[in-house]
Amino acid sequence: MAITFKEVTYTYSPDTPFEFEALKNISTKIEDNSVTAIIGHTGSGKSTLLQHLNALLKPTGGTVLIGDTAITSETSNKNLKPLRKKVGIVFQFPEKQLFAETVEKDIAFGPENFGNTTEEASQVAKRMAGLVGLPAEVLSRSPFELSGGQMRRVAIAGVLAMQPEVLVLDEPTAGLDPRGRREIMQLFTKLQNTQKFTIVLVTHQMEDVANYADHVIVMEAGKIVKEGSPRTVFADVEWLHEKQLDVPASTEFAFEMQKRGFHFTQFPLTESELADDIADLFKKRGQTHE
Ligand SMILES: Nc1ncnc2c1ncn2[C@@H]1O[C@H](COP(=O)(O)OP(=O)(O)OP(=O)(O)O)[C@@H](O)[C@H]1O
Repeated sequence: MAITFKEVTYTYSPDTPFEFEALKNISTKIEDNSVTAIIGHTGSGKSTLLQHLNALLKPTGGTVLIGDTAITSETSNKNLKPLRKKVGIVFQFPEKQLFAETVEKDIAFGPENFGNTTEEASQVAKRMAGLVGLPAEVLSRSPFELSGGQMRRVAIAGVLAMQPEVLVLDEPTAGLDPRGRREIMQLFTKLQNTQKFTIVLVTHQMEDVANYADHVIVMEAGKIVKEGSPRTVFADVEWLHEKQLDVPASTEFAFEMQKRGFHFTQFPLTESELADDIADLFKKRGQTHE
């Protein structure tokens, strides 16, 4: 499912002394079956934008088109439940929202709440646990006995159990070690390849953006200041430095090498691209590089 923003503004607490315009004239399209990464400094409006993806917040100006449902400031909250089911949001540190006495009950909560029988919900929970790579034996355990990475999988399985078409993730790998990070990101790639999901994530991990995103949106003070493929966004290393935004380590390294006279036709994004490019550079210079 695609989601389109047309001249969207969002103002917190309008007409009060706390009024704050957090989104300013946002127009963009999240394509169906794509992975979109939203980056930007703290306070730039990323979470506010995410909450428009399932009408948790409604724009104070402009329109958000979720699939073919138009959401404006006038949209009533009444008929939004089915729409919210289509767009699952995994908030930051979702493991903090786990509550049930067993992993299975936690994952099954959503489907049961939406009218499935306990048996049906339990079947869904088992399937989702498998999908996110949780071993069957953890289903009967307390979620609070699990590792950080496993708890996060339980929370993600709980959102997936609602069978959303769009999966929205606010910093899904925050606080995980490199292995946990890689496992969670690979899970999203697997989900996207097997289930045709549209994925939107906010992240401060530029390696994740380089490795997994199709489209990058850069936000600053409530506006989109740049967007495009990771390659086009990260190619402008000087601009990103100026904005004090991180650059993938491989791109940063190539940028530094370029200053020392090594020329790259395009900056490598990932470690394997960097290794290939360096091997090429050495070959061109008639040297071999191990
Ligand atoms: N409930 C609120 N009332 C008033 N202002 C708010 C409210 N929530 C957020 N804001 C302000 O809106 C701006 C955007 O906040 P938002 O949480 O969307 O930023 P963010 O880019 O997600 O930041 P972070 O990376 O820290 O999560 C910030 O300046 C914030 O202070």
